Amino acid sequence: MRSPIVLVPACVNPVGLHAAHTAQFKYVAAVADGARCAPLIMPALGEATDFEALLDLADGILLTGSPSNVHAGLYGQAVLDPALPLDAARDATTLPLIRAAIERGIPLLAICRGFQEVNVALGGTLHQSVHSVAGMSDHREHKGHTMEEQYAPIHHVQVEPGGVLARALGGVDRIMVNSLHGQGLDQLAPRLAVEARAADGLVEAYRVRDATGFTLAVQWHPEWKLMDNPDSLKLLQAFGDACRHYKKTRIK
Ligand SMILES: N[C@@H](CCC(=O)NCCCC(=O)O)C(=O)O
Repeated sequence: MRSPIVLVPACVNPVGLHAAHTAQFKYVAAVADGARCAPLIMPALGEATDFEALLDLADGILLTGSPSNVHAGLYGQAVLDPALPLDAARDATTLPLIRAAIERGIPLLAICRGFQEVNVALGGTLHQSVHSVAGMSDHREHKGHTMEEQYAPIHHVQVEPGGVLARALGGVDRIMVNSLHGQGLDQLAPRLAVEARAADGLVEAYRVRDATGFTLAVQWHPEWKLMDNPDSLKLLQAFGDACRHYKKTRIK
């Protein structure tokens, strides 16, 4: 059987003087090496995208992290800190893609910004600054640290028993994760079920309760050096297995 194709929606960032569709190596490598699927970077063309044509090709979707924030207007708020980066082209591409992929039962793994996008796509809201919310921890990386330090496991998450995450991890109830985000989940979209929380109560993982395919969204970064982290590898392998199953059983 040919490898399942996993769409990796791009961000839009400047490369030199020009805007470019970009996807970080570590996410693309996670699809190839961890999930053992064929990654296909999808441009962020917004409403010019032929979603149905691309979803006809796709056996899975991996939504990456990114320094940019989901635009607050998409969940009914004004942007509180205009200094933080946005990516309107990515928002206009991923939000419709997420809704259409879930309706088709296409496996979905969403990471960090991707985790926040799925919640917004399905009607949830975000804290624009988790660390400013009373009682919440600071989940941001320390900018003065090395990259190794920034992506090192820093806090634990408590895993809900009986969920997609618990199953993928082989039944463990708590794991250590890295943390590199300033935004976080506030109101969970109605279709989502919590899979893990941080000690301050912040939702760190969820699935789409009524999806017919595999769905898992995590606020941390399993793609980082995943071959050295057995928990991360298990998540990517579970996603890859779901993509292989989808490819084998899909109607067209
Ligand atoms: N901007 C959002 C999203 C955080 C996020 O995805 N961070 C990762 C950036 C780098 C990477 O992809 O590894 C927020 O701050 O909450």
